[in-house]
Amino acid sequence: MTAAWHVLGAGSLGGLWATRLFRAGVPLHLVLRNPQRLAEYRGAGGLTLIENGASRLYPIPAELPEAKAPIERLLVACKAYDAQAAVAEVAPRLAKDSEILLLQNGLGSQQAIVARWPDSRCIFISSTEGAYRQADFRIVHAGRGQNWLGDPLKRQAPPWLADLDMADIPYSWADDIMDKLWRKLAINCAINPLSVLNDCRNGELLNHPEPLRRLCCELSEVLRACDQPGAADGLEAEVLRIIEATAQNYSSMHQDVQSGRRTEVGFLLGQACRAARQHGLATPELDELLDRLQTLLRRHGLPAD
Ligand SMILES: NC(=O)C1=CN([C@@H]2O[C@H](COP(=O)(O)OP(=O)(O)OC[C@H]3O[C@@H](n4cnc5c(N)ncnc54)[C@H](OP(=O)(O)O)[C@@H]3O)[C@@H](O)[C@H]2O)C=CC1
Ligand SMILES: CC(C)(CO)C(=O)C(=O)O
Repeated sequence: MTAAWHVLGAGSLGGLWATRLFRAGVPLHLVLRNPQRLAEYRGAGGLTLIENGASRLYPIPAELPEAKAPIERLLVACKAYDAQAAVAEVAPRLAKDSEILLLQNGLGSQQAIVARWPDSRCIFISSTEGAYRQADFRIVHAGRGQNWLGDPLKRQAPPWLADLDMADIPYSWADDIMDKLWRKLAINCAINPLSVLNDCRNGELLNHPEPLRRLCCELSEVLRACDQPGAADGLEAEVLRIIEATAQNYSSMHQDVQSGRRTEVGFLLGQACRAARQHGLATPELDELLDRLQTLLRRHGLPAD
């Protein structure tokens, strides 16, 4: 029998993972942030997953961070800016050989957690699945995609990947997880801020090829300086391909700003600019983009970090 999973954060991706694991019979507990959220969850009777228009309620057991049972496998499904503080709340419960699975987009939050809890094995995940919250504890599975899991220290794949097979969660084990995370970060840096600043769907960015080209050029230099040459290869072509494939969509950052939600800019474009500075690279296009984006976020009353 596999060790129990604890899923920290019952939002979009946390809910998507938790419901699929639970219905496959994998032992699982949700960890909710406080007694009020736990009471609301119990009032809802569990997590509802809506897939292909059909909804089903899953009465997954839930608890507070300060519950007593040790945690052996923790899936952190909060936003990047909440992840470290959320792990700190359950840290006293982490078992000696615990594993922490990090679902966050961008980079920076994962490294902070690795540094603060060196006794736990951290697995990084890069996900292109799509989910959103229709209401509290009601999750819509909006887009099929892939989850790449990998160990930044390049240790071997863990045996519990069999749980993901049972749960029908799409995944691949990536020996080069940092390459995957940097590539996605660069793609998000090229597309998302411009879509916010131009207040447009992704497809309209094809009308601005020159800024896209200059951004991809600087992003490729940053990736190479960070020892991620594979993530730099063919970046501009892939950005253009993704823009075409998602032409009718608004980027996730655009949706966040429109809904008045905090963005993960500090872990995406902010991280790219920090990495450039650390390597002594001049990235005027990225710096100006970050500056304009932060100005817009502040104008909307949103955090700029
Ligand atoms: N949604 C998607 O389709 C995709 C998301 N991602 C990435 O996955 C990560 C998670 O995103 P997403 O699922 O969309 O985010 P959501 O905002 O939908 O969910 C985050 C959840 O974390 C919870 N949370 C925050 N702090 C704590 C805490 N201290 N203790 C317990 N729970 C906490 C929130 O609780 P509460 O409900 O109480 O606020 C919320 O339920 C992000 O980095 C995102 O970029 C990547 C690919 C696709
Ligand atoms: C669609 C895409 C690839 C654009 O960057 C995305 O990941 C997002 O909107 O966050």
